[in-house]
This record gives sequence, C-alpha cells and structure tokens, in this order.
Amino acid sequence: MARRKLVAGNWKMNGARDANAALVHDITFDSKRFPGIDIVICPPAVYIESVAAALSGSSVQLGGQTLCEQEKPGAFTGEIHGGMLKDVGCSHVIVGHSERRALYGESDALVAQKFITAQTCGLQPILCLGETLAERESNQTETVLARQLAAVLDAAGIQAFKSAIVAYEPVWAIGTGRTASGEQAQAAHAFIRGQLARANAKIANSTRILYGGSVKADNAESLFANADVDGGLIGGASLKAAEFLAICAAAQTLCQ
Ligand SMILES: O=C(CO)COP(=O)(O)O
Repeated sequence: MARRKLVAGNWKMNGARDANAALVHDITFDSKRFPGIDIVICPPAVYIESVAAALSGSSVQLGGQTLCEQEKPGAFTGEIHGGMLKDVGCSHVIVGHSERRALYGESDALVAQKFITAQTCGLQPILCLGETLAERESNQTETVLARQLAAVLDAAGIQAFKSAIVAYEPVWAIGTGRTASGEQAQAAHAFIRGQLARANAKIANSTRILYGGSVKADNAESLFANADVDGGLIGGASLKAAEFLAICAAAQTLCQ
C-alpha cells in the first residue's frame, strides 16, 4: 500500500495570537483542497490550545515541538508532559529536532526516552535525524543516521515504528536556504528505510519518512517525488499560509 504523504509545519519559537489566528484561518480554509494528504502543525506549546480551538472541525492535526522525557507528571519545573500535549489536542510530537540536540544538549539516549514517553502518552513521535555539514563532508552521514536511529530502535523496538514518523533533516539545510537535492534526500531516506528493514521489512515499508530543511513551494514537488520521501517537515515556510499551502498542494499532486 502506498504511504500517504504528510506535510508538517514546525513553527519553532515563532507566533503571536493575532498572527496565529490569521495563519490558521487561511490554512484550514484551504486544507479541504488536499484530501489525499495529512497535515500537522506544531505551534509553540503556549499556543496549542488556541490553535486547537481554531482548527476545530478541520482535518488538520496538531503536534508539540518537544516533550518531557518523564513518564509521570510531577516536580519538573518548566517541562511539559506528553499527557498534557494530548489533553490540549495534540496527536503528534516532534522529538530529537537538531535544534534540541545541538542547543539544549539532547543526547541520543534522551531522544529515545522522549520517543518512548510520547507513545506511552498516546502521541505519534516525529523522530528527527540528520547530519551536520562537517559530518557530511567527512562521509559520516550514514554513520550518524544509523547511530541516531539505533538509539531509538534499541530502546523502543521496531514495533514502535508502526505508530511513529521519521524526519530526515540534514542540519546544513535547516534555515539556510540550502536544500538537499532530490538525489541526496532519496539516498538518505532509502538508507534510513534500509536500517528499519533490517529489523522488519513490512514495518519499514509502511513508516513515513519526511524530509526537512529549506523546503519551499518551488522545491517541494521535486523533493516529495522521490520514492522514499513521504512528505516534509517545514520550518520557515510553514509560517506563511500561501507558501505552506503551496507545499501541501505539491504533496497532493503526487498522490493523484
Ligand atoms: O527544521 C526544520 C523543520 O523542523 C526545517 O526548517 P526550515 O524549513 O526553516 O529550513
């Protein structure tokens, strides 16, 4: 069975109440044009509840940008429990984004624990993997992807990938305007799928692998057209309704 394409918007630390209302209004109004794909938006945590209200009745789904690794709520000042994300309307949560890994010191082991906690709380993790420019230039891309993925596979098991999404986000392509070529994306995605297939070919074949890193309206179709690219995780371009909708339209075109 063909994998259904998914376009997810990661707003990162951007947004304000009025701007969010306008953005969500435009996205929900047009999202009906894309019945063949899944759309998820991931606003900053403080805005999830108001965005959920604005999305009510729409097929657009909600995700958090990170969660606390603790399985039970309690004395963890400043943290957000996965159950709370679920409570305010999230179905998904991003884990292991490279900004969390690089700027907030999230280790492979911590990312794996967050992945497990997300699923325990009934959320679908969107697990981000990706190499830095230095790693790519020293031919370490596959080693890094294999290590980041193995940390989660070893801890959570392959069955966990039945309800998880993977996102390949080369660090050098994030926010830089420098997108991976279709061939580079396809090669990395095929490698990730191959790693999953070593554990279970059927699950590997059904796991959606998104590409992230400077996806825009004008490059989305050529990226999403690759056999192992099942959609995108969009940063900057998810903050502009017209651009984000054009990316959704590119995904929709490919599923027809
Ligand atoms: O990090 C990303 C999505 O999680 C990608 O960000 P940009 O689309 O802004 O490059």
